[in-house]
Amino acid sequence: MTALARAATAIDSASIGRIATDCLKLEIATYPKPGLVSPVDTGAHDDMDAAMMNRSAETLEPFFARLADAGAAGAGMDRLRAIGIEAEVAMMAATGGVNTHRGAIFGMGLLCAAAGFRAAYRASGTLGEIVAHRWGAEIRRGPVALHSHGSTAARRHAAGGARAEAATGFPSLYDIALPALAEARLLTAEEEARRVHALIALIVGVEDTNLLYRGGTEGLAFAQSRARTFLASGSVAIPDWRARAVAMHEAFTAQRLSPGGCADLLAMALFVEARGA
Ligand SMILES: CC(C)(COP(=O)(O)OP(=O)(O)OC[C@H]1O[C@@H](n2cnc3c(N)ncnc32)[C@H](O)[C@@H]1O)[C@@H](O)C(=O)NCCC(=O)NCCS
Ligand SMILES: Nc1ncnc2c1ncn2[C@@H]1O[C@H](COP(=O)(O)OP(=O)(O)OP(=O)(O)O)[C@@H](O)[C@H]1O
Repeated sequence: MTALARAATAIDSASIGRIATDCLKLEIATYPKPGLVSPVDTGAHDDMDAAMMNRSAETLEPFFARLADAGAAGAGMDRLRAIGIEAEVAMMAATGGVNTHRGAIFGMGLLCAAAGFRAAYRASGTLGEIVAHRWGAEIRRGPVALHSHGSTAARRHAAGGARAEAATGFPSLYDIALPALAEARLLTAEEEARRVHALIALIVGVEDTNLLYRGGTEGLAFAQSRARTFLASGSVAIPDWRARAVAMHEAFTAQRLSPGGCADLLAMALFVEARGA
């Protein structure tokens, strides 16, 4: 690529890393979120809480900055993967072995790399398009963990999971989350309510392998149907929306259902909003 032959413009990778971590923390701070960890409770999880997740998010900041630098240096997927794996090791060390952010490292990490690439080469296209064009084929071909919860669910239910989402340029971000964040401005003036609306829209439309792993196709269908009903009956525009969202959170928690992939995508949508699509 001729653009890559030219010297790249210096980029503010530290700021990209900071925004990525801030967006993970905003997702954690949001309540109510069906089955997910927040400062109020730990939802369907018994091995992690908000303090651990915030620690994990802070640990990841320098890795997100390194991924932005790598993107700016024209790195291929092998290099990004190596940094991503280092970030997973640091996350595990910070949490005593709990998977707080594996999906987020992967998706947010690729967006940081794309943000670095776009800034350095003044490339056109959305961050999602850059991920798909530059790294999509290698993401598809790349090594698949034989025994991860996600890969087990993906095999069992023929779902694409985080890898397919990234390889196709994050359609759930551009077709679901960002339009929902924009539409929510017409429904509410509250920023937290806007995030809840976008998360629930994601649950309706995403095949989340966390839901599939924990609840099978029935769990996924239950989650999507509750989320659809919430949106259809006024979402965050009606006065008792919080009570209704808490009831949904309790129903997911009772069934041990947690849409962790949708939570990751919410944080990523906030990042894309902050950096420009
Ligand atoms: C691809 C990864 C996520 C493999 O994990 P796994 O096999 O469990 O995949 P799976 O797609 O099912 O889910 C992993 C996580 O992604 C999130 N997720 C689940 N479903 C979805 C979905 N539909 N869309 C987006 N994210 C999702 C959840 O948080 C989930 O826990 C990743 O761990 C990996 O390969 N890491 C290596 C490092 C790397 O390549 N990094 C890239 C640069 S940062
Ligand atoms: N607020 C949140 N609460 C819970 N999970 C979240 C949250 N935000 C993001 N996630 C995502 O959910 C995933 C964690 O889900 P989970 O704990 O179900 O994974 P697991 O370790 O595969 O399964 P299990 O806990 O059943 O052993 C992480 O990869 C993370 O990226």
